[in-house]
Amino acid sequence: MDRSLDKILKEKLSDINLSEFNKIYYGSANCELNLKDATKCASEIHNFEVDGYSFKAAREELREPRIIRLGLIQHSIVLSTDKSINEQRLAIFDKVRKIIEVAASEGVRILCLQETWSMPFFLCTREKEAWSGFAESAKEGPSTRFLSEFAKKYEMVIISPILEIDENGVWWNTAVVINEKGEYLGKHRKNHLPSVGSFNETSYYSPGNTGHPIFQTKYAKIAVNICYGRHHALNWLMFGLNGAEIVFNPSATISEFGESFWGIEARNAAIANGFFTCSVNRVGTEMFTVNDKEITRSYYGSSYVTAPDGSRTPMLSRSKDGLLIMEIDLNLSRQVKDRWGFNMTSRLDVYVECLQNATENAI
Ligand SMILES: NC(=O)NCCC(=O)O
Repeated sequence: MDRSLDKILKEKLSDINLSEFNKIYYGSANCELNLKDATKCASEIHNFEVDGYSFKAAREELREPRIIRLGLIQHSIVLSTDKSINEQRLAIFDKVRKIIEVAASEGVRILCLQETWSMPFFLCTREKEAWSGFAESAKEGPSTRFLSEFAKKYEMVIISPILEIDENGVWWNTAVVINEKGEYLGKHRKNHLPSVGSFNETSYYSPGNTGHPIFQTKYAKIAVNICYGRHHALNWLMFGLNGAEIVFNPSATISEFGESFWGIEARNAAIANGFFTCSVNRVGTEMFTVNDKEITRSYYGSSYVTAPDGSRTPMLSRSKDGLLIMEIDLNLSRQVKDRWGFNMTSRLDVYVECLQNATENAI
């Protein structure tokens, strides 16, 4: 199935059923954005899907609305994985450049790419040496340099998940945050590493040592929960307690496990923690030859955004490159927390002892 389930449902339901369905399934505040003709034209020429939605918040007496546009890009690799590292990377840059230009023309202010966006996800091969050219410096590597230009030109904050190599030659799974001046703002290293099926990242790098940082950008306080970290509810909680208004979840995940979780975890995290969540997954099929054997991996895309009131956008395609543009009003976070009394009824003090005991008794 290539199209998203959301697109299929939209086609199959009659007009009346569809509006009722949308309200119940996605939440009430999900409106389609009017995108420019040039955007639709560019998406046809360059063969990527583009969808836009907005989540509305109530007008407040004392605070101005804080409306911004977010962009999520999902894309496949371009060249086969036997080509040189430089060729593969430049071909991805070329593809992503075209999508970023469209995002910029639609006024996107914070843009997030998928996990290790500028390389094939070779971590399923269990090989290291052959691929080491993809590991790059967080501050000065090719991906950061490439994106910095766009960040500066379009006053856009960009989240760039990469494979990092530090000054000691140690690898990390890292998300770099570039500010709207094109400067390196900081980074977060993936906290939870999968050791499940063909996802075995622990032989490549260690769990992150950056805690749960929040990046104060010009537009919002943001955080990044990288891929597998979405299965850990407390990982989301910590970003929320540290003050995140939007948490991005750049991912690389395949249908064989956890596609049924995909639409639930980030949506639930948004409700539980009062922030917006942005889920971005890789898309396309990647093939590797290891000891004359072929390894094939297909990623199911389906990127989407959730608001703190639980509303979510329909998902992008399961097989096609795509840009999801989302207009949000950050004021919605406090409005939802106030309405439901979530801050007032939280009992963090009660959890402390339990967490303490569980940590001490952990094997
Ligand atoms: N990249 C990554 O952490 N994948 C693990 C599989 C998953 O969590 O869906």
